[in-house]
Amino acid sequence: MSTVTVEAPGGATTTAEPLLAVTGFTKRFGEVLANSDVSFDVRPGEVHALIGENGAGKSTLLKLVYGIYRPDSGEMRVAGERVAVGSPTQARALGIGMVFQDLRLVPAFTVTENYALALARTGLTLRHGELRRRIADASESYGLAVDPTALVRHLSIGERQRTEILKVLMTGARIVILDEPTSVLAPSEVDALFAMVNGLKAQGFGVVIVTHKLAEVRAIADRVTVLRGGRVVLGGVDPKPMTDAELVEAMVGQTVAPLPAERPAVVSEAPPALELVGVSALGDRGVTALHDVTLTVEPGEIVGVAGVAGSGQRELCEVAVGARQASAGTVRVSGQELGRGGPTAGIAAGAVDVPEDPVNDAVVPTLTVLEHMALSNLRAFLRRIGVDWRRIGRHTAEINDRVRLRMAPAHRRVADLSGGNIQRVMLSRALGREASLVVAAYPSRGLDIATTRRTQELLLARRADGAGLLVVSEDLDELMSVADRIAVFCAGRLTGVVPAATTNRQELGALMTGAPAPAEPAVAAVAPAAPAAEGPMPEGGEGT
Ligand SMILES: Nc1ncnc2c1ncn2[C@@H]1O[C@H](COP(=O)(O)OP(=O)(O)OP(=O)(O)O)[C@@H](O)[C@H]1O
Repeated sequence: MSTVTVEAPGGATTTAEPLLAVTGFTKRFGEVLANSDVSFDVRPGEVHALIGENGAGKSTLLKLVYGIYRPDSGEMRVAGERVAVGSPTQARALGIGMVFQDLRLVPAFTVTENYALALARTGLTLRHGELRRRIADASESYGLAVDPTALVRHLSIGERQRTEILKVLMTGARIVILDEPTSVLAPSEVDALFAMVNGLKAQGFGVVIVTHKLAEVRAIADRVTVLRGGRVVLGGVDPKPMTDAELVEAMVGQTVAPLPAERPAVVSEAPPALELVGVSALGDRGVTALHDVTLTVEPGEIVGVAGVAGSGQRELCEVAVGARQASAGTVRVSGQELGRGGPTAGIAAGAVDVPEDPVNDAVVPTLTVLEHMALSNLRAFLRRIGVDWRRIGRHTAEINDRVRLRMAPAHRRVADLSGGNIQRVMLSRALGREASLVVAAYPSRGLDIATTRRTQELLLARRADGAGLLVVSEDLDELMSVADRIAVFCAGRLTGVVPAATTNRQELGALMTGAPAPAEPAVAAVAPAAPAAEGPMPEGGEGT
């Protein structure tokens, strides 16, 4: 492998061997050619972005590098030395650290206990107090707020991810691989993450980052590699001279149309799809996570939900579909009070949901795609003895035709699917069914550009059908382009509800941090706003 010239911290130019270089990796899973003759390298002091559609082979490449899979052919070098990495332990010993999309922390353990586990694997054992101090020091020096005493199951996804990144750094990685790190983060957390990544760059680390957001590629990456169908279509190029359209076309193989600008108001006699009146709810830690929320979603209306991570979004979504009991107030779906009826009452009233964290909350890894299509509404498929699988098969095929999210084949086990492909199953299930209320938490999380656009079209189609939609997203541009109104939360309180067509990032940002609601826009329920003007493709779309 040839050496390359890189800019060293401080601006000096050095000649350096790539920290990591992969040549000709090929990996097949049965009929699927997940990586085909893939070459890729990372230099010291650079960020190399890996992009491509769902199922393009990004995670497979990373797992080959990290020793989770063995390549069928191809070779890998670390700092110029040819290596055969047979396990993650060997990868870590070579200074390769990986932060997975589905974070690998034990929920029942504290942060310190999780770190003790990870460090023990590297042969290092520390007394509990000493380790706690080291975590606090590392947290400080990397600027990543991590509470060593917190129980992991009490942490939000964003907090868990931060914990995981710090863990990888503390176990001695020189090459840090981040698999879609920003897909779970709020905008302010993304800024903090990128500041940290720039810090790592300046110290000569090599960083590989998988993302679906072109804005992030532009913000952080020195080079970009595009995979499509398991092959490299652009290898290690400088993204700066390229347009977004060129990058999208490389990923998707075609251009992606913008969202339709037409947003006719929907006239409906139906009762509100969702009515929350003075609703409070406890979070998992037993403290009030949602305070006295009054909010209405009308039929044919999309209400977006914005807020920094952990502002009550999870509790709001769960309360709205009956999956979490309100501790005070009234929840009505299509005029029916959910009371103590739980999720069954929510489904019976016409609610469907796309959960915040499908992998941990909604997916049974050993079950197939087909079985998941039946799971949320098994009763509908019961026959005299057992379940009518043929009917579920037909129902799934119909949904696939209608929804067109290119769900994985029905016989595939969900455990073998990529994060984006699991999300497609959740979306197809929720958006392919008749419902009066759709509660979608982060619907485009982990989706590639074309699928994000299709998902946004589906949300608008449900709106046009007269459903009410509550859509949570960390991507403000996405909210502003699909929602009629945006409800903003801060620390579990509704700080304002603003028309999406006239708001802006500054106003939303102020409400997200709890600044008083601006004088004009109505707080709480108002009629659906005028159609949003056609704007630039949202980050969750063009840039997703
Ligand atoms: N363990 C496995 N068994 C069978 N097929 C697999 C396995 N892992 C991945 N695949 C398949 O290999 C292909 C590449 O998947 P991979 O997870 O690498 O894609 P990706 O680019 O990371 O996608 P995403 O953006 O959705 O995370 C997909 O068709 C996927 O279903």
